[in-house]
Amino acid sequence: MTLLLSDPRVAAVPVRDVDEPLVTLDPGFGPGNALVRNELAVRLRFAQAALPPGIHLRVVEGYRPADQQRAIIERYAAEIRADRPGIGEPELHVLTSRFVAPLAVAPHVAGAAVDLTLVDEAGKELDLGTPIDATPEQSGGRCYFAADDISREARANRDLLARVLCREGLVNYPTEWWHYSYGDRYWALTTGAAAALYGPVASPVASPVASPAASPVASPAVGSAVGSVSGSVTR
Ligand SMILES: C[C@@H](N)C(=O)N[C@H](C)C(=O)O
Ligand SMILES: [Zn+2]
Repeated sequence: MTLLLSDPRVAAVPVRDVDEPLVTLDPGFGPGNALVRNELAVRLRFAQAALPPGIHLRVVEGYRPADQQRAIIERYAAEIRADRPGIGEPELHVLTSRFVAPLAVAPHVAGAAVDLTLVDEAGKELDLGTPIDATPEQSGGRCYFAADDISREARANRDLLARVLCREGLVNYPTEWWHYSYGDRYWALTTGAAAALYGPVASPVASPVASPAASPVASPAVGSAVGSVSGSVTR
């Protein structure tokens, strides 16, 4: 059965925040300048290096401030309520979490998640079956990673994405083929780790460039500095 982010076992996972900085992903991952925890950025680099020639990861979102998370929750919950008048709060909470995480356990708010896809050499998105962020209702359930009513090409591309990311220790959220995380509570529960590595990060604020190589981003959040990821991808 699908483990949802609203499952109480996710919130029960302790967080022992390792106080790791947020870093800006380099432009090779797309123009979004996504911020993620340093270790996640390093793992994404290894995953990128494992892809066949001519195929690249395109990250569309990483760290997400809490107020944005809240706004997505409210918007999607309103859509569900409109479809199902009279729905009770517990059921609404569960159904909402198929598409957006409850704030307390939100992996993007911890800088521990990315929404991403595959692109070709020209930057054109490969077929993964649905657009990123298609809800279960909009996609007729084809947003689920394991959906069987997608093309063979889309299936192969989802499997390729999963192969390179899971080998680097990331976990997929099964209701969204595009969402992978590392170090958050959902990751800890599904991998058997004793605790999550990352808790929520307060909204970063603009700050000077940290080093000549660093992108001009943002400054620390709850005990976190911000920098840029660097280094080779050899192991
Ligand atoms: C809203 C969607 N892009 C997303 O990020 N969903 C996951 C489950 C989340 O909110 O962490
Ligand atoms: Zn996501």
